Amino acid sequence: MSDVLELVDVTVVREGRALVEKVSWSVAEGERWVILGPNGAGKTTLLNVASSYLFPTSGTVQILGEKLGGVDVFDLRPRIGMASSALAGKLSARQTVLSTVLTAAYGMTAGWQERYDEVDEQRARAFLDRLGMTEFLDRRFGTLSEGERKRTQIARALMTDPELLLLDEPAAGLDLGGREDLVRRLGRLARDPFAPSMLMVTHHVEEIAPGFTHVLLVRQGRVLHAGPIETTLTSSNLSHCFGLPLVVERRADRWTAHGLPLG
Ligand SMILES: Nc1ncnc2c1ncn2[C@@H]1O[C@H](COP(=O)(O)OP(=O)(O)OP(=O)(O)O)[C@@H](O)[C@H]1O
Repeated sequence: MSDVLELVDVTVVREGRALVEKVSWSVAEGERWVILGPNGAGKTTLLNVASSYLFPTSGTVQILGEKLGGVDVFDLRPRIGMASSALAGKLSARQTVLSTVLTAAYGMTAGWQERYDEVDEQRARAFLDRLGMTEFLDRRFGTLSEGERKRTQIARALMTDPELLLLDEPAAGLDLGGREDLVRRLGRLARDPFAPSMLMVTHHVEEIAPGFTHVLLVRQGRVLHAGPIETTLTSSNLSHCFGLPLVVERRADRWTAHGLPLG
């Protein structure tokens, strides 16, 4: 299987500080990775590198077979779908849900065309339907709840038919029902053999959908553990990553974690 992403000795320095340091990591086609780690560990920085929006200070990055620095990123970016709160902040609050998804096909955050291709509109409707957003097509993006917004963003990220899908904390801010609804939908996507390779940043193992295959555990800008989820997401590795004793359990393809009581 070919590599979708390959980082070799990647370091990102900002204001004299290494946000990520000497990270080597490769993602093969079809894999679905969860990136876990405490606040400030460098998770979003890694996702921004994978999206080609952030160039490393040193090290090499290969995305979808193209070396960062040796390729026109404007050719590469349509091949990558991304959903994050930073990106959501750039979307027009006045635009309808349908237009919000449709504009992705034209690489825009706001609409200007009066007409879109019928085929694009059908695709946008189909993605929104898959994410349970059919009844919101004409609603303005700015009036949506957090959960509805997240689902719209994922539909939007899928619109360009990306080979790599990047999700930055897709379940952040959702209530229990909203989280479970999203996890079910992400699980369906993760198990779809035609869906793109996926990288998802999260803070909570409860947000890992069935179908995710690998985990990257990061702390203080460094990779602590990386590998298949069943063997890598262990109590000892998670405790090491978060710096306190944790017990992680897997039941019916879902994960939970809890701290041990103070002695
Ligand atoms: N442009 C920047 N200049 C200086 N420091 C930065 C910059 N961007 C991020 N940082 C710092 O780099 C570290 C890693 O940030 P990053 O957002 O990648 O972490 P994260 O693991 O995604 O955190 P969180 O879980 O809190 O979202 C943080 O300490 C952050 O404050």
